Amino acid sequence: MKFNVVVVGSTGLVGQRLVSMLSKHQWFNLIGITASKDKANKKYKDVVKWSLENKMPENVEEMIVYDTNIENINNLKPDIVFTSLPTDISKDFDIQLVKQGYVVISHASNNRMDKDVPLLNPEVNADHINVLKLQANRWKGRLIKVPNCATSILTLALKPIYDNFGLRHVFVSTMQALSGAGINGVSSMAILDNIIPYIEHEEEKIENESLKILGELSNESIKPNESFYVSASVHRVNVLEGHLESVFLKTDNDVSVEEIKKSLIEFKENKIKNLNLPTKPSQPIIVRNEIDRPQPRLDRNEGNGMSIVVGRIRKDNRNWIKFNVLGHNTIRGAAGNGVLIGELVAKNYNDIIQ
Ligand SMILES: N[C@@H](CC=O)C(=O)O
Repeated sequence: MKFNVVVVGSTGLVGQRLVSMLSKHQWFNLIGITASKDKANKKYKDVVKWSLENKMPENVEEMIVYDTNIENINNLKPDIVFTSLPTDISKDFDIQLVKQGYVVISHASNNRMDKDVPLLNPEVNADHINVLKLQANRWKGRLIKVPNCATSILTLALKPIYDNFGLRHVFVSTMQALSGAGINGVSSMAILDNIIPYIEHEEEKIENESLKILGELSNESIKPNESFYVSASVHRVNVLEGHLESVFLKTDNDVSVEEIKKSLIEFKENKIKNLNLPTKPSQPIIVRNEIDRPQPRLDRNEGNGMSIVVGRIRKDNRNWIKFNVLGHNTIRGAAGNGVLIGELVAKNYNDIIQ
């Protein structure tokens, strides 16, 4: 059986990636796409400023775009709704959808820290999906959140280190690609010959969401991890796709560079759930040994953009571990993770909606 899905907010960069991945997905039928009123009732190919490297899938070119409103979703009656809307719109629209009974996978930052809302990065915390049962007290439907892009990339790298060696402190300095700010996000006058050392709310998102993703699931809710903390500093750089993050961390016990490398290479997924999902990369973490990798242009498409690449793993003379991690921000960090979550939801659909 295939699940009927709708993409709400289909014309932005993340929306385009969702449309591209869902239009030819073995488990999903893309039955509807929405956008703002000015684009509604027109063909997708006529309203979207297609910005992906691959051609627009033929089966969506002629699709008629719906206005983003609840009546249109009710007419379509999808099993799963993927939303990629600005937060100020998403914070109301996501809730309208779950109140109506839909299963919603949302990319915006509203509600990400709610105790009964899973913030999923499936290889890291697929078991957090069980908290959805608690939402029965709030809504007819279910709300699942896709984390911030830099956070998804970071937490995938931290998971095996945390599991094997414990963590005390994590400092991260990010170099974030332009696509993270959306199609009209940063002007060329601002970013050419430049680096901008600020992205609104990004540092708090990385610091808080990481602890939730690496937190414990208890009967009551998801308890954010209290055994370590994350401190972040973010920068927008002149790169199209691929967030590079420079990580400094202290483990509970001293550990060698070789042990860290081994734990990253051997990591496959969250041990509690057996994730046999089509979008899951066979090797979620790739370790490079060259002194000058990872690099966005060379490494962002590993595992179809779903693998992260870690390199320059080293230690300083106070036993701090340092490394660089790169991930494709609009795939691993956004739409690809959204689709992977969709697959996890589809696999557990009956349990989720009881
Ligand atoms: N806020 C991020 C996008 C990912 O969620 C960015 O600005 O790069």
